[in-house]
Amino acid sequence: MSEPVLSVKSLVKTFGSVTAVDDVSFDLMPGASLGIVGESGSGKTTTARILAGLERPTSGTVTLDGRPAASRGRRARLRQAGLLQMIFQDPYGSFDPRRTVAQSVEEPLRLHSGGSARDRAARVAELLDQVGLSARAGDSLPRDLSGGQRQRAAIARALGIRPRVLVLDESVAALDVSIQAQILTLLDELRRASGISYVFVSHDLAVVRYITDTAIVMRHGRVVERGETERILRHPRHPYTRLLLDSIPSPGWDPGRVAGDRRALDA
Ligand SMILES: Nc1ncnc2c1ncn2[C@@H]1O[C@H](COP(=O)(O)OP(=O)(O)OP(=O)(O)O)[C@@H](O)[C@H]1O
Repeated sequence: MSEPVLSVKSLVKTFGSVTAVDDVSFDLMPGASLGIVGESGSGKTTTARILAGLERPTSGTVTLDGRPAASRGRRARLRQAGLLQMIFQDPYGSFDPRRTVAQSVEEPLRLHSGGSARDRAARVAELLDQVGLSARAGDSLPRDLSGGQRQRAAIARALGIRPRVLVLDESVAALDVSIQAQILTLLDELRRASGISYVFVSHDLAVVRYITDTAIVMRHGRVVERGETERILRHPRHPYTRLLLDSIPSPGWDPGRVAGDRRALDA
């Protein structure tokens, strides 16, 4: 039995009087994909940001590849970034607008693996090809790419240093549905080919169904349900999960009933 690549125990994060994350625990096995679902404000993003070392937990632990994740110290951060990379909803802000996509994809290779300029150029070409971007797209500036192409570029940049875990925070939410499908298919193929693990944060249950094996459902910072994604979506046990499912418009959808159920749950 292999060890989890990522283990989160009793994570708590408070902002003043708001408890954004309240006693969250989960394990992620190598090659697995875990969904974190819940509505806006349920604590998904804060959890993801803690995993990536962008936020320090108030209490609790994150263990990455058998060692405590650290947010202090350049070496510790570099090690952590080498193991876990994060992809945001729109990576536009994290690309240098004056650099070509290829230069941005190369940057982490320079930081983490060194090697000659020629080796790096070869790796960049390989990465762009892996995510379905042409050499021409590589020579473009981020602003000249479509949202879907930019997300492909972000994936290429994140994969360059061969991390064990990718944390994706609403990474397809801003894309058109057909482009969403392409990116999800790409992510699925990459996982199968490389054995990388995903933590996939999304409010969209259809997306989570496609891309994850297991999921946790968060509400007000707490995990209210966990298990296999398919089971959760077919046979939700917690009233909040049922409410999330009932909130998706479908034939016979009754928004009045959903609103009533929510009032009962909040009471
Ligand atoms: N930096 C911060 N300062 C103060 N409160 C914060 C901060 N970040 C998050 N919060 C609060 O923590 C709670 C959880 O927010 P979080 O963004 O993690 O939820 P979410 O489920 O990811 O929602 P969304 O999808 O809207 O980002 C919210 O009440 C939010 O207002």
